[in-house]
Amino acid sequence: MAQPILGLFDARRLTPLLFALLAIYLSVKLIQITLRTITTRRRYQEIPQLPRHPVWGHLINMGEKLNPALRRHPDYAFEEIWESLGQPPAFLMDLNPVDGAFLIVADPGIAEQITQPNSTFKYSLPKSDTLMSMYRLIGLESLIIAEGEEWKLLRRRFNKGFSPQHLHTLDGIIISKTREFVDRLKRTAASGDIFTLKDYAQDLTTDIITTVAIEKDYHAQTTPNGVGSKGPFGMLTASRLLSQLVFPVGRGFNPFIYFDPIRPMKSWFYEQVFNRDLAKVIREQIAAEQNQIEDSGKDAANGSAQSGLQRSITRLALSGLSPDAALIRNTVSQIKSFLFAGQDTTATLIQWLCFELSKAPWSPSSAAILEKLIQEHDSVFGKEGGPFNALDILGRTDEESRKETEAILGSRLPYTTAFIKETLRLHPPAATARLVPELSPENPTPAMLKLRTTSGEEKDVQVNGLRIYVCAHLVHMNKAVWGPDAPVFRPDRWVDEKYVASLPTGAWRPFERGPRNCIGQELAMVEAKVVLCAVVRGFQWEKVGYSGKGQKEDMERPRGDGKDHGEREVWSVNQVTAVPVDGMTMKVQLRK
Ligand code: HEM
Repeated sequence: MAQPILGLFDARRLTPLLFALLAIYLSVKLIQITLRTITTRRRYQEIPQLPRHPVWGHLINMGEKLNPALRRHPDYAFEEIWESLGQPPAFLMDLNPVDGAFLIVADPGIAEQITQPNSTFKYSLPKSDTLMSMYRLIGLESLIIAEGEEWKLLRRRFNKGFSPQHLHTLDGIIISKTREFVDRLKRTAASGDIFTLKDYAQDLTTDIITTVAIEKDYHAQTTPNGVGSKGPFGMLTASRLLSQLVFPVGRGFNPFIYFDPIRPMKSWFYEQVFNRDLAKVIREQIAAEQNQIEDSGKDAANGSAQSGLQRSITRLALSGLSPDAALIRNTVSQIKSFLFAGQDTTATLIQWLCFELSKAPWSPSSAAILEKLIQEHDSVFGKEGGPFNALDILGRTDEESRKETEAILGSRLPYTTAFIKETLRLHPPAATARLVPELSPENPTPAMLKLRTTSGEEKDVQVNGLRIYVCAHLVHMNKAVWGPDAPVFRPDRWVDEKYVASLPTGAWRPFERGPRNCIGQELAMVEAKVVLCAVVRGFQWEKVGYSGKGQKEDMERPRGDGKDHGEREVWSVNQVTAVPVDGMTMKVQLRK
């Protein structure tokens, strides 16, 4: 009899106790949120902004424009608001009480104040706390979110692997992986099938980044979905699903997304798969590096040459360090970060490059651009060997040819480089978000930014407590920076030296600038150049749906609610980075 009575007694006492604790927790939270909201409503009054609702701030404006039914990136909502405010250099979005206040930046001068070091922030303003939503994807010790001296140490460790000199030793890998990409496109051209370019581009960038970063070839381009590394518990499946499971910032307030209990469990599971596989690979890399050092020691003793070529970025970074559990855990974070940061962004760039090529058959200006690209490739690679000869020439392995490849990819493709830069200007896949710390004993100096205020005056405004989003999309579309043709795709602007010299510092920032700029930008640019050299003369692209044919300059932003006409230009949605909404559905043919 004693047991049930005890159980009843416990349950009777425990339930009210739990309710009381929950009530206290919720009350404290509510008070915190209310105080934060009231404080924010009093601050930042001078910063240009839409009228604020006394309770909901700018949430209602954002809610209208970011309605989850409208599948589009928050940048489009910011653009509409920026235009309605008369295109100020920066403006405020107060998303309290649900979220904090954000300064949205559309001007390169302000962007530079944020991303360059200053007397208070040695390595520029700290990254935003919103990045923590990705911690399972990139690891808690990731270079992307690390701060201060810890970040500096990591960055120094990996910089050598991403330097142009070292990357050129890996050109051969990029070229051979691009050959597989071209072969896949040739097969698709022969079949006449409609395909999703995102899948092909992602498989290519996955193969490149895993091979150059960890010397591990997952053969993403030749492995069918559902098999091996792409199987239900495979490493590539885990990496891609983790990316999809990141909390979707900027899709409006949807309680089913906020309070979804399954998402954290799934993320945890795939994180375990990902971490376990990578830890094994990193141990192998450390062993390979130690063997190579020992072998080269013997070679040196024998007087023979050392073979330092084609060492992965990780091996180079770990060389000489003692392989303890902490180093392996930390390196897992970095490799996860490179796989995430290097895969989707570069795959998105490749999709937009091909999209811009697809406009040539119906747009005279795009046809002229294509003609210039073809001329450049003909003059660098010649016509002998046919339209796909570039990879044969770039892929030659004797010493002299390798130097030639380095020179071609380094400086002998100015128009191709212009085409890539213009693509990144109009379709930047990523941007930076920072957080200005509140004033505190550790942060006693007020953080000031020179801003244009509501009265039109330029002055120093205190911005402690603000999150700052340097919106590359707005900076790159800003007519005050680029001229009246800012929204037009015009690679020729990049070969006009006078025009380029007239641009303000930091106008072009797809890889961000300052100490926290993209470590992989050289790699991304080389990948893009090799892909363009491989496809421009050989293939003709046709965008299926959202082709851009019916695009007018004064057209409204995409609605994404199923009412957009198939002939308007494809737009981006937010999947951690900005990715084309339809995965870039295409048809491809061999060019006649
Ligand atoms: C077109 C391709 C790419 C674009 C547009 C791009 C863009 C960016 C941007 C905007 C940032 C700043 C992010 C922030 O402040 O939070 C960044 C940082 C970073 N990117 Fe990239 N990226 C590209 C390719 C790559 C590649 C290929 C890799 C490496 C494998 C890479 C690795 C990183 C890392 C590790 C950081 C953090 C650097 C730090 O904070 O020190 N990215 N990238």
